[in-house]
Amino acid sequence: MSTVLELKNATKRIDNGLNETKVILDHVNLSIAQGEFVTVLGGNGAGKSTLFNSIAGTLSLSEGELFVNDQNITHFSEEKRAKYFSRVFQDPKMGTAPRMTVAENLLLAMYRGQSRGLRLRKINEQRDFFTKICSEIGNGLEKHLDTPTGNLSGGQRQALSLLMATLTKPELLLLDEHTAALDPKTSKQLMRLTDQQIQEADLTCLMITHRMEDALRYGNRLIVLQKGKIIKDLNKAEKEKLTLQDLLLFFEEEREEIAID
Ligand SMILES: Nc1ncnc2c1ncn2[C@@H]1O[C@H](COP(=O)(O)OP(=O)(O)OP(=O)(O)O)[C@@H](O)[C@H]1O
Repeated sequence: MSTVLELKNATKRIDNGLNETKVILDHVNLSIAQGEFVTVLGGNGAGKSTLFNSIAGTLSLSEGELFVNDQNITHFSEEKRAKYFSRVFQDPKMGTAPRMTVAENLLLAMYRGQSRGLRLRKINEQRDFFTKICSEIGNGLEKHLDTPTGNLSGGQRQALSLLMATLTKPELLLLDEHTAALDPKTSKQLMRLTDQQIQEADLTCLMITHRMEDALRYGNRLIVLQKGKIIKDLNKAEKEKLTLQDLLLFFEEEREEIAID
């Protein structure tokens, strides 16, 4: 399996304003192979978002390097990295442009990374395709192709964000607690859709979740972050043996605060 992402010695230090330096990502070494679906667990403040921000380029590393397909992208801007990574956030408002319609958002995602302007004529060319992919989700999104995304439900908006993130296959899909703001039923539906998209397109994915059950049920590798370090890295076989009880016990011992549904 080829390596898609490699973090070498990735470290982020922050000056807390009191002339003290805090290490929020601590010499992380992480190698992710093509097709791996890695669930990421960790208590509040463990460094999960910092890890994602360092990969996506929202934050620059203080030390260490980042490679995508063996190319060193440590000094690439967030914009330049956008062709490798797609990210779905927890907040449904983050992934889509609210005044633009579902079809316009999908068109934008289709031409992601290309410098072509938005051409409305193209929406009509793609309408059948957009209807097809939206109806596969099963939440009525196909009836809203001309609805501004600000008028959609949170679940529809997150499903659209996921669709947009996977429309052109990213090297790595970053899911940042993307089901956390939804009600339990909608969250389960979106998680099933997510897994289906990942399997069908053979995507490589890192998924932060606070739901231990999802971390166990989905994916083929599990990592646990604590104080900016990876303290557990379980492969497929090890993860399959792991029970919810093991995880509960582990986090109880670590006195971490993780929500369970
Ligand atoms: N810009 C910043 N300045 C100071 N401290 C920061 C900054 N960004 C993050 N931190 C700190 O770094 C630590 C890691 O934060 P991070 O958001 O990555 O954690 P997390 O695992 O995503 O937590 P949560 O589950 O609560 O979102 C926390 O202690 C946080 O307060």
